[in-house]
Amino acid sequence: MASTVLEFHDVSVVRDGNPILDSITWSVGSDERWVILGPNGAGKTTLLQIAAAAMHPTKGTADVLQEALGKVDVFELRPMIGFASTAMARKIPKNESVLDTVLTAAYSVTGRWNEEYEEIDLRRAHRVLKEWGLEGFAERRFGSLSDGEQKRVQIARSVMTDPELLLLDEPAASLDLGAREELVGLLGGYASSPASPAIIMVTHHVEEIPPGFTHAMLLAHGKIVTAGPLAEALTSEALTETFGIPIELTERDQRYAARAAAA
Ligand SMILES: Nc1ncnc2c1ncn2[C@@H]1O[C@H](COP(=O)(O)OP(=O)(O)OP(=O)(O)O)[C@@H](O)[C@H]1O
Repeated sequence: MASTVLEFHDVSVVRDGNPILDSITWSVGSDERWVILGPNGAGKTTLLQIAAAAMHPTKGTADVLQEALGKVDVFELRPMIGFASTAMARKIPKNESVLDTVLTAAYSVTGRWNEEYEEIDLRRAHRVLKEWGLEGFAERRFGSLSDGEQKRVQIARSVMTDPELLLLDEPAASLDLGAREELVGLLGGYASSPASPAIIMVTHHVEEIPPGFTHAMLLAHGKIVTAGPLAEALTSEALTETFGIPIELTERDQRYAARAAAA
C-alpha cells in the first residue's frame, strides 16, 4: 500500500530577509512520480534540498520518509534518499572507474579508498549499471564518459542503495537530443515500474518529462502556482502564469512540448 514519503506543511525558507520558498504545503506518496517546473530562481533546488534532508525550513514543518526534520538524525535518513545533481557529480573523482563510482554509494562516499566491498554490493552495482544502459562501461574512467553517459552513471549511483525516495535535479540538462531521448526512455521505464521508489525530478523543459510520471508542481517566486496530478496541474494556463508569457502546451503519447503561444 502507498505511504507518504514527503509531508511539507507551510514550509518557508528565508535568506537575507527574502523568502526563497514561501508557505509550501505539499504531500508526496510512495507511488507518485513528480516533475517540478519553474523559472530560474523559483526555488526548485531549495525544495529538493529540503526533500533530501540537506536543509531545514526556516518556518513550517517538513516530514521526510515520515520523520520530522529537526527531530531525526539526518545521517540515518540520507542513505534512504537517492539524489542525483550536478553538484553531486562534481564530487566524483574523474579517474574513478564507473563501477567504483556506483559502488561507493553503498558506503556513502565518493572516491574509493580501502573499503572491502561485499559480493552482494558488487552484484547489485553490475545490475544497476545494466538497468541504466551502462553494461560494458564498468572499467571506464568516469571522466572519460560523454555527458549522457555521466548522467546515467549519476542516476545509477543514486539508486544503488535502493532508496525510498529518488531526487533528480535537471538530469537531462546539457544533453544532446539523442542522449536526452535515451535518458527519458530509461527514466520512463523506471518510473513505470511499481517497484521503483517515489521520484521527484526538477527540469526546465516539459519535453524532458518521462512517460509514467504522475504529478507536477509549478513553482514561481518560491510559491506553488499549481500542484497535483499531471493532467490537471500541467496546462497551458498554468505554464503561462508560471513563466509570465503566453505558452501553448501539447501532449502526445505521454510526451509534452511547449512553445510561446501565437499572438
Ligand atoms: N544561501 C542563499 N542565500 C541567499 N540567496 C539564496 C541562497 N540560496 C539560494 N538563494 C536564492 O534563492 C533563489 C532560489 O534558488 P534555487 O536554486 O532554489 O532556484 P531554482 O529554481 O533551482 O533556480 P534554477 O532554475 O536557476 O536552478 C535564487 O534567487 C537564489 O539566488
